[in-house]
Amino acid sequence: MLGTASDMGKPYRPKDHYFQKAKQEGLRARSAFKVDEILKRFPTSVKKGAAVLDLGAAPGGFLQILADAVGMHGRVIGVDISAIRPFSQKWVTTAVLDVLADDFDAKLAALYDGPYDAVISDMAPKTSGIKGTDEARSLRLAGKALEVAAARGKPGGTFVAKVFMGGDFEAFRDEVRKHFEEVKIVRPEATRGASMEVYVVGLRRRAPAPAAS
Ligand SMILES: C[S@@+](CC[C@H](N)C(=O)[O-])C[C@H]1O[C@@H](n2cnc3c(N)ncnc32)[C@H](O)[C@@H]1O
Repeated sequence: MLGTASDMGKPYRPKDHYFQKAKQEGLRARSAFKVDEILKRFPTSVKKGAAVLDLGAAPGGFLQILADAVGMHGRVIGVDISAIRPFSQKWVTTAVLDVLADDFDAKLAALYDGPYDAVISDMAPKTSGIKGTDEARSLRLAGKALEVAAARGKPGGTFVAKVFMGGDFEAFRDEVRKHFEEVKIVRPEATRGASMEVYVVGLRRRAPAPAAS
C-alpha cells in the first residue's frame, strides 16, 4: 500500500500534490490515493484472496491498489463505459460495460459470477453543471452499485460508493443501512477541495432474509 495520508505533506494543493505523486508512483489516476486511504481505514474490508468488483474503474487507479490488496489468489473485476488498459496481473479482469444498461447484470455474471467480498463504485456521471441533475445522476449510479452489492455481495462483505452530497443523499445512506450493519461517510484527503463527493462505506453486509415459503 501507499504512504499514509499524514505522510503526504502539508500545506498542499490537492491537484498538484496528488497528481504529481500519482505520476511518480506509476499510478494511472490520483484517485488511487482515495481507495488506498479507505482500505487503510477499514483494513478488513479487502483481504488477500478476496473477490472485488470495481464499478467505474477507468483508467484503473483503484484497480492498481485493489490488485495488490487481494494478491494473486484474489480476483478483481473492473468495468467502465470507457476502455481500461489491460493489466498484466492475471487475477484482474476488465470489461467495457454500462452499469445502467438492461443487459448489465447478465454481462457481469458472464464475466465473473461472484459472490464478491467487496463491491466498490467510483462511478461519476458526466457533469452538467446543474447541481440537482448531477446529484440525481450520481445517486442513480450509486443506487445501481448498491443493487449489485445486495445481489452479489457476500454476507459480511463491504460496499463503497462515491456519491455527490445533496439531494436524496440521506435516503441513499439509509438504504445502505438496510443492507449493512455499519455505515460510514468518508471524505478522503485526496478529494479535491471544492468537490461535494464523499464515499459511503457499508461494513458487514447483513445476510439476506430467507425467501418466504
Ligand atoms: C472518477 S472516474 C473513476 C476513476 C477510477 N476509480 C480510477 O481510479 O481510475 C469515474 C468513472 O465512472 C465511469 N462511469 C460513469 N457512468 C458509468 C456507467 N453508467 N457505467 C460504467 N461506468 C460509468 C466513467 O466512465 C468514469 O471512468
